[in-house]
Amino acid sequence: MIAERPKHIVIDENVTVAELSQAMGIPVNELIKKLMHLGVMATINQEIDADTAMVLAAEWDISVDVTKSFTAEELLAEDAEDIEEDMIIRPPVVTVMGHVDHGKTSLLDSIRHTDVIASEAGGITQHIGAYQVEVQGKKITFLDTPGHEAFTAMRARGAKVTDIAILVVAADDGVMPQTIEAINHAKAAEVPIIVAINKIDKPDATPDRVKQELTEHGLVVEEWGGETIAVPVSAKTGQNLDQLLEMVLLVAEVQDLKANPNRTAHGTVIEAKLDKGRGPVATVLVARGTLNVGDAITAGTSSGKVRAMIDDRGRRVKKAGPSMPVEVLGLSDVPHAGDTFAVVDDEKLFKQVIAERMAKRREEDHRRTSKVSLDDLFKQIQEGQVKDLNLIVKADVQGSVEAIRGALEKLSTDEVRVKCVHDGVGAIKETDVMLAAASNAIIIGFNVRPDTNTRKAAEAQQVDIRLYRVIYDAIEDVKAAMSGLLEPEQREVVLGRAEVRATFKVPKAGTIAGCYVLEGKIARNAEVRLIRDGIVIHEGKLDSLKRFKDDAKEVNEGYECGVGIEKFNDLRENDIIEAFIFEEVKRKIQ
Ligand SMILES: Nc1nc2c(ncn2[C@@H]2O[C@H](COP(=O)(O)OP(=O)(O)OP(=O)(O)O)[C@@H](O)[C@H]2O)c(=O)[nH]1
Repeated sequence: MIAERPKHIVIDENVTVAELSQAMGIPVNELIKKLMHLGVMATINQEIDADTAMVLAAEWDISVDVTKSFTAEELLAEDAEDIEEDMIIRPPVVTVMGHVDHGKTSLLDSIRHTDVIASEAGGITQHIGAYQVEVQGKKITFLDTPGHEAFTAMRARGAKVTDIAILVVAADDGVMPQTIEAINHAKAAEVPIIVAINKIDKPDATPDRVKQELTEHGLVVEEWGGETIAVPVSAKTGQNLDQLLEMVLLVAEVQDLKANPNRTAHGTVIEAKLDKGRGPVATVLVARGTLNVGDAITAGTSSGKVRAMIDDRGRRVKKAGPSMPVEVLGLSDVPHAGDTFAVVDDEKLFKQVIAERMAKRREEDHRRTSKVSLDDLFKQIQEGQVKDLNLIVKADVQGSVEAIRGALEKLSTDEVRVKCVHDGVGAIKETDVMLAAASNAIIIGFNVRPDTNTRKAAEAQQVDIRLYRVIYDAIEDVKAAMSGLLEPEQREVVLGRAEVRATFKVPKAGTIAGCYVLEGKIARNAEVRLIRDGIVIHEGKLDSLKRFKDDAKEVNEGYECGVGIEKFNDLRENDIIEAFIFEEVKRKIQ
């Protein structure tokens, strides 16, 4: 049968060989043959891209028009731009951050109670994950889970909820490690910071010292010529809280936060749980539009019709506008904090979106998503995916932190800016991994190690952690990766970790550590490193590995063993011995 051969065809963006054959009126095997000549190995049901299809069709003098097919998700996101006239001011969304015990929770509690009008209006305070207060007739939304960890965990899921960060610093304690972390987390998210210098009711409060310390971290307060707003407050007595809230409104005004309330709602899940009586309950924050009871919504892979909505005072409400937190009842299952939710009018689209998300989640479970890693940095630079190379630098001493950060940032080129989003002294922690995941950063560790939980988090979040003992190596690696030369011929593989439970001196053999293998295994021929409080104290070879009196080749998780390290005796209780080997790694094909 000779098919009619058209002069012009219209194809979908991704077309299979079979579909193309049908459209062109050319037998499939001829197309496959021609594709092979063009260097493309394709089977009958394989999709080929539009460019290849065009080249192929041109061989038979057929011209091609390509139509783009949208996924349901794209159709959902693809909605009309808002016009300025429809936009109204929306309340700012505020997160409270700061060091442990500096008063984050106390501040959130007192702010909640400053809202006299609302308290008088009745309703029992409900903890739904966020609440609103009214100041000078304007509303402010506070997220109820304080801390930069929660903030960055949401960001790592792609949710950008917070407009302003309040950094709480206790006036009697000053800037502490987590204060610095919070500053860096807020900066990485480009969220403006307002400092609340707390506990000024205390006799030993020294607010000026706090201001001085803040300048060391790039926050210079206004009265000293800088741009940082700092308000001395007391969460305990309520002093100056009104002033703090006024500042929040001021910063919000500068940000010009607006949203169109007259459209279908779209926003973020900030908390979700399974309630015994009520089923899945999600607290959502509307970003734009208005959510109504009866709306069909999707949130992550769950969906449903909004059966009821409850506000932060436990009152049932029928509508929720921009920045208004509400509990939503009626979802099919419990979404994740950080999932986006959207109202979908069109039932068919609604079903498609859910199906696509389920498929995507399954796929993601199987396949790793493309986070930046040194191994494929060059490829990502070329593809234009990476413009800033974000790094987190952790080292054993401040001097090294500064040396590495300085040297790495100097590697910036016209194409790629090397930017250190966070640095610090001490072990690599889970919060570092979260920040790396949220900011697409690589973690560079110098003489420090991640603990087990951190390594697991890094694996789950696909964060690349690079550990070095020589500064030069770190710089060379990043430099090589930026120019596409990185050839990891050998990659370190950790075999396992053991904890020192006791030590004893053995004549001639030196100090022997009685250990318990926490995970993996310790092998006689492996290299080992000794870690104390997350810091690498020593690296070397094993001198002996024994199970009871016998020499052992390897000792597995859950067993005890005696370990001696070559030319090293400073073993102490609670030290961690990490065994590792070097493995040949083939270079990834780009
Ligand atoms: N004197 C005084 N004490 C305060 C003030 N604010 C908080 N505190 C006290 O400081 C302690 C810690 O306050 P929290 O609000 O629990 O601090 P936090 O930052 O939320 O602490 P974590 O949740 O553990 O990180 C509590 O004993 C509070 O009573 C204040 O303004 N003045």
